[in-house]
Amino acid sequence: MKCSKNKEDGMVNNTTKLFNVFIDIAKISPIRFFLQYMFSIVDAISLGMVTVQMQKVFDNAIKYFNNNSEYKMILLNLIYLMFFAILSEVSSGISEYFGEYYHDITLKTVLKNLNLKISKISPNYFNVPYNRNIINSAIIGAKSVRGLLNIIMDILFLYIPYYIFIELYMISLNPLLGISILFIFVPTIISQIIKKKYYEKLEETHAPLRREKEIYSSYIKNKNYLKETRTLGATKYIINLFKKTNYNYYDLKLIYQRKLNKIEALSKLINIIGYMSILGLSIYLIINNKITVGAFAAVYASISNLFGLFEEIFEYRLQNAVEIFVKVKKYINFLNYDEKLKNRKNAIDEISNIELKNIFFMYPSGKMAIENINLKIEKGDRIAIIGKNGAGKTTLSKLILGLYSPQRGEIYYNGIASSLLSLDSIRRRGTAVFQNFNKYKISLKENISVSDMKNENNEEKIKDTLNYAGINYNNKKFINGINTILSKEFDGVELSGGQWQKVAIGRGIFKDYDIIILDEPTAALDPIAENELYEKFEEISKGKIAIIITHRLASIKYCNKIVIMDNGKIIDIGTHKELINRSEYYRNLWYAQSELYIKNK
Ligand SMILES: Nc1ncnc2c1ncn2[C@@H]1O[C@H](COP(=O)(O)OP(=O)(O)OP(=O)(O)O)[C@@H](O)[C@H]1O
Repeated sequence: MKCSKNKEDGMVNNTTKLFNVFIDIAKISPIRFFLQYMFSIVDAISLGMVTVQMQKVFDNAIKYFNNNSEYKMILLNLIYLMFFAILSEVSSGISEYFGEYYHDITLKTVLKNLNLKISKISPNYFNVPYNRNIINSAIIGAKSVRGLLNIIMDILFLYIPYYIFIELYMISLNPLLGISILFIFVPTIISQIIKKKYYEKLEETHAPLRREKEIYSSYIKNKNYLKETRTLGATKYIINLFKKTNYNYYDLKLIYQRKLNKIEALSKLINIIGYMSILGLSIYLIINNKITVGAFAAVYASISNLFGLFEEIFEYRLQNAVEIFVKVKKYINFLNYDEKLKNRKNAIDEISNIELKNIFFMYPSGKMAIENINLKIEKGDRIAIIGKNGAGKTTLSKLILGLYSPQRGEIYYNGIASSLLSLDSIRRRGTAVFQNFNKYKISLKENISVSDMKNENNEEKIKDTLNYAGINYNNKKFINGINTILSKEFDGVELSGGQWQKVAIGRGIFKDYDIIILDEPTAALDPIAENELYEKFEEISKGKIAIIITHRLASIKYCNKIVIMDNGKIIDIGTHKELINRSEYYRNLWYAQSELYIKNK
């Protein structure tokens, strides 16, 4: 009992959410929206009137041949018939015109909403493959929202009015004719309900394969991947992976398609029986003088029309609607996805200290990346985090920046638990230069200002930052100075790995911040640029909380605290002097790098 109530609530909820999305679409341009469907109603009524006029033309023609009527009557009926036929064509054209215009503007709005939502979701959400499937389906759903609305509105304002018109007309001729039409569409509706269930299952099983297919395809086609794929001779292997997934994808689709075809064949058979019985019934009625010859002709024409119409609605439009609805539902659910951030209303304006208490963090894959970490950081601290690959350094930095939330333990900012704080406000106060920084294919200027859009037109600040990061924007390489696009794809220039790293550093420090995290910031820099950055580190981190994640111990002399991590845990914290005395790991690392340096020298 309880269960079914929940299910109903869920359905009501989904319908309300869908309805709200439709209202938002209608609000984009209410007049055009109204006109599109008003002309649909005109189209439906005109189509119905064509049938009525057809009956009159036939009846008056028979009367005329029996000398019971004037030819003027036939002429008049023919004029009406043509008028309604033309009106139907014109109104359907106008309705389509508004519809197409509306399609484009809706797409813009819906995709904007979706991107806005995606930008607000915690980065950890993207670590779950299932969630990436949801986003993939939601994008397709977003693109289909307008199509679904159009199908529903066409049914409400074109097909149903036309059906009601014909149904009333049939009843007025003979009630039996009215009832017999039901034979056409009841079985079709039932088969659609069954089909909807199948499509839902199909989408669930299809989405992961579709995403896999797209990923393999990008390894072959995408510029960022194809060079390495080809150099390493991996193309054949990846094409095989793609082929395998592609086969699985279409095999699965075929299995569902076969089942659907059987349901469809059965519903068509019932339709044909219905169609034949209506024709049989009208022949019986004309023989017994219950309807006129004109009415028979009109019934015959409208039944063919209705049959074509039902075929269009059920075989094509509703089937599409069912398929689309499943995807649109993913879009709506994603828009309504709530990260349970309701208690996180308090914003923080400035961060002067951070305390991590018994922090545990596990990736959705089940990997425990951080275990029981305790750490206090004050404004002015310069902390180096060192440790082997996979020790958890980057994960810890993402927790500090509020990009991930711990599953156990608590992070306090100025003594306030992060679970009570808006994550956005924490993220706003932090900046970072990550190992895998972004290479935005936008201008040099935008690549810097993107971290602080308030200053997007502050060219002086942008130029100062570029100079500070060691990027000579006056160099003739930058054909349009700071407005040069950083991609050959858009008639711009390509940067080297080191130049890109300098851009990422510039972007990181352009922002106004309290926390700065530099995760291997010098990996692509030459030794001179590396040294310059270390010299600047003191300045960048003055009065801030600064964390540098590094394998190069040269940067450590600028830090007042060194944190050694291993296997998700902090195994030691201290100054260089303290650690060189007591930590074997640190000593080995330090002497290994010093030796290498002396040898190279
Ligand atoms: N998105 C992810 N999903 C699942 N596991 C992850 C993810 N990112 C990292 N890990 C795992 O978490 C552990 C810690 O990774 P992390 O990147 O924090 O280490 P790190 O110390 O920064 O390594 P490196 O020095 O190589 O950059 C590793 O075992 C890694 O495989």
